[in-house]
Amino acid sequence: MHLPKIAMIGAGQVGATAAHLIAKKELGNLVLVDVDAGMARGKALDIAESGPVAGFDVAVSGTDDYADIAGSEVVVITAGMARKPGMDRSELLRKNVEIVSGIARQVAEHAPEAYVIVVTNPLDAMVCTVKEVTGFPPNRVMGMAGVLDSARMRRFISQELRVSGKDVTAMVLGSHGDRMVPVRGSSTVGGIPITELLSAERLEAIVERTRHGGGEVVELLKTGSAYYAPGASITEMVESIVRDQRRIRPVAAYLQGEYGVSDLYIGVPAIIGSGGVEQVVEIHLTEAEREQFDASVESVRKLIAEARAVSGPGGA
Ligand SMILES: NC(=O)c1ccc[n+]([C@@H]2O[C@H](COP(=O)([O-])OP(=O)(O)OC[C@H]3O[C@@H](n4cnc5c(N)ncnc54)[C@H](O)[C@@H]3O)[C@@H](O)[C@H]2O)c1
Ligand SMILES: O=C(O)C[C@H](O)C(=O)O
Repeated sequence: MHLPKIAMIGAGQVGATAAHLIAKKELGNLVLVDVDAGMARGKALDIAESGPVAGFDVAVSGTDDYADIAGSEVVVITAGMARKPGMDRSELLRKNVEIVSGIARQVAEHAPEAYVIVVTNPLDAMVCTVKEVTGFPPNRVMGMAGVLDSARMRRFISQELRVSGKDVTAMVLGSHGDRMVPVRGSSTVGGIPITELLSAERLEAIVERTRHGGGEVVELLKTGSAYYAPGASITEMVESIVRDQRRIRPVAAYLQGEYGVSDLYIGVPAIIGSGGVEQVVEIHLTEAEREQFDASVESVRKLIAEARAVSGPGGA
């Protein structure tokens, strides 16, 4: 059976967790790339050795040589610093823009046809950096955050109502930060609008917890940030591309007039398939959500300007 090649740049907590899930689903043969070649090789070997027990058969290798990503259909960028308690994601910008720019140059050289999913924080600015440095078309560069933020909201709703999270839908848009926009009207449980099942007060508490969901895990872990739910969210996006599922998921996509915004990456619903971000879907936002979305846009524009100042013109 022909399997696509999937490159995971960064074999840390998020990269390795996502790689393991991708291998278990047999979505493709994997190459893990990290500045720490020993760790990339060791984790690749360990994941591959779990195959006979877990019941999957894919190739998994580790390397620090970008030539090994040649021919990758999907490249996921998870390399970079994670935040610690008390930090905001934006504090990672200086260090991570350097790391991500360097990686983007390697991706453009060695995997020029790839679809790229950016995960490194601060997410919206890093995905913009990757587009600018690679020069790839917008449909081939996207960011993972909305699937994760929505998963958190789904989980909190399912806990509150004591129902299966599988039946809960949620849509969190905007930037991946405290200004994210959980869209109440897009939340349902078994097809029933959430507003019929939860009081406005309880729903507001869930929305607030969702906004700080990443920070909640950081405070508990103390040494870094979340990786199980991020790993699952990356896997869902990779699957939608390599299996051409055309799922509508919230992703950081490049807006070219949609939502009245241009030349900016931000979280919106989009159809994800074998053509990457195939279509941005515009949904109705209430006045309050629209204001929050606009505030999100402003915060991302500021971060992107900072990222450009660090990485230089054209992200080079
Ligand atoms: N978008 C999201 O929703 C989301 C979710 C979780 C984590 N993140 C972000 O993902 C990133 C990784 O998180 P983590 O928990 O895996 O961190 P981690 O420290 O466990 O792993 C990061 C890895 O990057 C590697 N690395 C550093 N510089 C590199 C380079 N130049 N080339 C290749 N590899 C390099 C490190 O060696 C390390 O293995 C962080 O920026 C974090 O904030 C984003
Ligand atoms: O919170 C973080 O720093 C990591 C990630 O963005 C998350 O939401 O878990």
